[in-house]
Amino acid sequence: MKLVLATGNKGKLREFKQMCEVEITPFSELLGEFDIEETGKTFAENALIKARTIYEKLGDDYLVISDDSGISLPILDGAPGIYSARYAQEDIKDRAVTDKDNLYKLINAVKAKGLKRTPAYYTAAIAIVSKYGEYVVHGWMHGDVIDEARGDKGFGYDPMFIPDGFDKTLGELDDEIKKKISHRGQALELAKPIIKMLKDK
Ligand SMILES: O=c1[nH]c(=O)c2ncn([C@@H]3O[C@H](COP(=O)(O)OP(=O)(O)OP(=O)(O)O)[C@@H](O)[C@H]3O)c2[nH]1
Ligand SMILES: [Mg+2]
Repeated sequence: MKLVLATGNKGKLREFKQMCEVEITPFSELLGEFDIEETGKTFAENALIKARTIYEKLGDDYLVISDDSGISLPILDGAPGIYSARYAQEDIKDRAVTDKDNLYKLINAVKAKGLKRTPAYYTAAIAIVSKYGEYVVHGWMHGDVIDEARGDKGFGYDPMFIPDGFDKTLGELDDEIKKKISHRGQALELAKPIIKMLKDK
C-alpha cells in the first residue's frame, strides 16, 4: 500500500519526509491541490476528516495519513488551538491568511496582555485511514511563547516558541532538535508502528 499524506502544508510535508523512513507522497501529486473544509471541533476530528476525504478519493490501495495541529495559550483560554491556521483570517478580508499574519497576531495578543513571555503548547493529531480501519494518535510539545519573532527555521508560530529545556526559539534551533521534541515527532513515533503493521498486512 502506498503511503499518502493528506496535507497542503509544505512545512508539515518537509517534517514528515525527514521523520518517516518509508516513502510518503503528498496527496496533491495524485489528485491536484484543493482545500478540505475542517469542520471538526477537535484536532482528532479534523485529522480524520482530512484523511478520510483523501482515502475516499484514492481507494483501498492507499494508506492515508494526515496531521491536524495547532498552538494553544492558557492565557487566551486555549486559543488559537484548532483555529491556528485561520487565526488572523477574520482580520484579513481580501486575501488568504499567511503564517506571518498568524504569527504577528499572536505576538500582538501576548503584548496586549502586558506579557513578554507566557506558557503555550502545541498539539498534533495524526490520523491513519486504510481499508483495515482508522486510528488517531496525539503528541504535544510544551514551552513558552515570547513577544517577538526570532529566527527563520521551522514554520508558523515557531519563531515565537521556546520549548521547555531550551533558551532559543524553534525559529533558531536546528531541525534535528525540533524533530526529536515536537508534537508532530511524538505523534509520529506512535503512528509509525501502526503504519508498519498496516503496510505489512
Ligand atoms: O510554528 C508552527 N510549528 C509547528 O510545528 C506547527 N504545527 C502546527 N502549527 C500551526 O497550526 C496550523 C495547523 O493547522 P492545520 O493542522 O489545519 O494545518 P494546515 O491548514 O496548515 O495544513 P493541512 O494539513 O490542514 O492541509 C499551522 O498552519 C500552523 O499555523 C504549527 N506552527
Ligand atoms: Mg488545515
